[in-house]
Parts: sequence; structure tokens; C-alpha cells
Amino acid sequence: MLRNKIINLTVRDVRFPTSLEQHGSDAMHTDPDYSVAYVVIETTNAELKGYGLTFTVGKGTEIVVCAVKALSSLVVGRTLEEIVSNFRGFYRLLSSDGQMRWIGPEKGVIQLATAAILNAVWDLWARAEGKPLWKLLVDMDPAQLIRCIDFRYITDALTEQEALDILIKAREGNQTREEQMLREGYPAYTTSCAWLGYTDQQLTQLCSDALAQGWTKFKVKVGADIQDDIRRCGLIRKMIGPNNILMVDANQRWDVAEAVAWVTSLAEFRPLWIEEPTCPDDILGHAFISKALAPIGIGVATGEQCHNRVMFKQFLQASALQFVQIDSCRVGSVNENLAIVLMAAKFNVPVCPHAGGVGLCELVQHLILFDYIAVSASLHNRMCEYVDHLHEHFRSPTNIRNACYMPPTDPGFSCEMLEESVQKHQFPDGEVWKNIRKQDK
Ligand SMILES: C[C@H](O)[C@@H](O)CC(=O)C(=O)O
Ligand SMILES: [Mg+2]
Repeated sequence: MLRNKIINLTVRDVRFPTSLEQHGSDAMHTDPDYSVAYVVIETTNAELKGYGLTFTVGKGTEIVVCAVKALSSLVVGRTLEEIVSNFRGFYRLLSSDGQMRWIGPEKGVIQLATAAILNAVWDLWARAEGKPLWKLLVDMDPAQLIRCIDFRYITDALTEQEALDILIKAREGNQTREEQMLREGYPAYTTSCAWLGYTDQQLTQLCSDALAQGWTKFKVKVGADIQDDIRRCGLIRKMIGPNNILMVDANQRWDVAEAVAWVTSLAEFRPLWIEEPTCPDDILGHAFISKALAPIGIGVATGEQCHNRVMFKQFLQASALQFVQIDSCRVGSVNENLAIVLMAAKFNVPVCPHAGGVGLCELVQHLILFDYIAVSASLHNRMCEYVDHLHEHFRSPTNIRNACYMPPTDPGFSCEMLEESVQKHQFPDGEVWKNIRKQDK
């Protein structure tokens, strides 16, 4: 199976008009249309394809599509075996192409494009092996896993030997943890009750539905107006009671001092964390906020716009975050996320993945299952985000039971979308977008 040659790569711009109902809205992204650059890799075996995606919020997806096309010649013509037998080399080839790295490197649009392509390659590999991606990773020999990671720029924080030691140590009890996951699933929290554009009435209804479904952990969008935040957090805290968990997310809205003051005034609602309080690149700013909020028991979470392993390294070195939010589509796919979860394990910081977007829940569940079974071996202070939107467009949608992600069983990385959905939502000529334009006239 691995000898199959990649003969074609297609990429499409697929957008869902979520802004119409304010799903996904926050203090900076007030009208997101959840979208993907959707990649399909074809091989010499007509039965074997790889599906991948990266997440965007509408406009600009066409630029990511262009970047994927620009990188595609590095993939087409290779066999899967050639790629995975030197995955570190292939990762570096994509991320460090002598000309294209100038428009990154390893950040921005080119990094999103790299993620989409590599996600498709990992999907292809898992399908070729007949396993869901998390299982492919869990069963992999630690030395082979290490060979998928590019350690350039992070050895001052994590050496190859240290990473290997972490994986070998975590082998103890891994079978029991895998069985536990298959039985109980991985704990999740919901963001779907409290997007910023929702009315109080929506908030109340959605929160009461979520409580009835067994959710115990809730994230509330904040950051635009302090009085609104106090009212909304008060409302949610009252509904969920003193023992359930509340988090708040400002999506980079504030300056550093403003963040400290604003979050202090929300302290009475006892949020576990403040997410993205300021510019995602401001590592020392996050360190300052972390230090200031520690005495009132509020941690800092970030990562959904942290563009590579080097940034995460510095966040960890500077004690600038207390929760690492990996994202399956922001950095260089599984390869780079492996480096990030291993660094988090070394620094003993919990990983709580970001999944607020289309497809992100489907993908990141594989990574967090791997983290628990094969790296961290802990559920303390850990949970994976869940948003209740657009799962119906995926061939193998997430399966949530008792507010936990049940491990996927279909082979692959759960990236494949239904062809009918892709065609309907393709931008700008899919039926959904044509109808929207007609109504706008
Ligand atoms: C624009 C996205 O919906 C963003 O608000 C998601 C996010 O910050 C989260 O889920 O966390
Ligand atoms: Mg967020």
C-alpha cells in the first residue's frame, strides 16, 4: 500500500455561511464564515486517497488555496513510502523550500497550506495502514515517531533523546489508557453556548440544553464590552452552579495591562483560564499576564494562532501559558504537533486543544487521544474543546457521549468531507453561495 505513488493533488475553497447566525463569533472575528482549504490527494491506487484541510474564517481562503497549489509540486510524484520513511526530511522540504520559505517561514498562509497538505498525507498514511490516525500514532515505535519531528530550533528546550525518553516512559500503562478511552472517551468542554454574537436568550437556552446533555465545562466569549461580559459570565455561572467549570476567551482583544484589569473584574465568576488575552505573538506580554493573574487562580491559555513549535517553546520557557492549546490546522500538521505535545509534557503543562472551527474537532481528537495514551498519561486539568457546528458535512463525524469524545474507529484522520457538501459550499460558485448572492440583490 505504501508504494502507491501520489499522482494528483486538488484543493478547493469551501465556505459555510456561519456568520448569518453569528456562530463562531468572538471579540475580534465578529462575522466568521467557517471555511476550509480542502485537499484531496490521489494515488495510483484508485481506492486510496488522502483528505486534508486547514481552517479559515472566510475571506482569504482563496489565498491559502493558491499557497497549497504552489506547494503541491513537492508532493505529487512521490510514493507514500518515500515520504513516511523520511517524514522529517519531507516536513523540512515543505516548510523550508529555498524560495517559498521567504513568504513564511513556518508562519501565516504558507504554514496553513503546509498544514492542509500534511494533514492529507497523514490521513493517507493512516488509511493505507487501515487505522484511525490516533491508533497509528499510539502503535508506532517511539523511534519512528521521533523521526517524524523536525527538532531544528527546539533542542535548547527538548532534545531528541528527551523526547524519546518521554515516549518510552509513557509506554507503561498505555494499554489500560487506550481501553479507558475506548470505554469512556476523552473529556470535552463546549464553546457552543456562548459565542459573542448570541443574545442572552440564546445563551440561556443553549446552556440549559447543554447541562441537560451532561456538559460540565463551558467557555464564554468576552472582550468587547465589560458590562456585557459581567452580565453574560454571571448568567452562565448562575446556571452551571459553583462546581462546573467556566473559561473565558478574549481572542486577542486587549493590551497587556488592560487584560489584567479586565480579567480581574471577571474573577468573581472563577474562570479557570483567560484565553488569548492579547496579541498571540506577545510571549512576554502573556508571561506578565500569567504572573499577574496567578494569585487570583486564573491561568492563561493560548495556541490557536501560535504559528509554530518555536513560539510554543518560548511560551513554555517563559512560563507565559498554563494551558497549551494545540490546533490541528495552524502549525505543520501532526509532525509539528508531536513536537509541541512533547515539549508540553517536558514542561509539565496540560494540553487542552483548540477546536473552534469547521473540522477542527474531527482532527484534533486524534492528537489529544495520542497525547493521553502515549505522552502525558494524565487527564488532570485537561479537556478538549468541542463546538457543535457542521459535523454533518464529514464522512466520519465526531461522536460525543456524556460530554466526551469517543475515539474514532474509521481509518484516517477524519478529514474527509461529503462530496455533496463540498460542491454545495464551494466558494464562490456552489449552490449555497449563489443563493446568498441572489438574496442580497
Ligand atoms: C473564530 C472562531 O470561532 C474563534 O472564535 C474560535 C475560538 O477562539 C475558540 O474556539 O477558542
Ligand atoms: Mg479561542
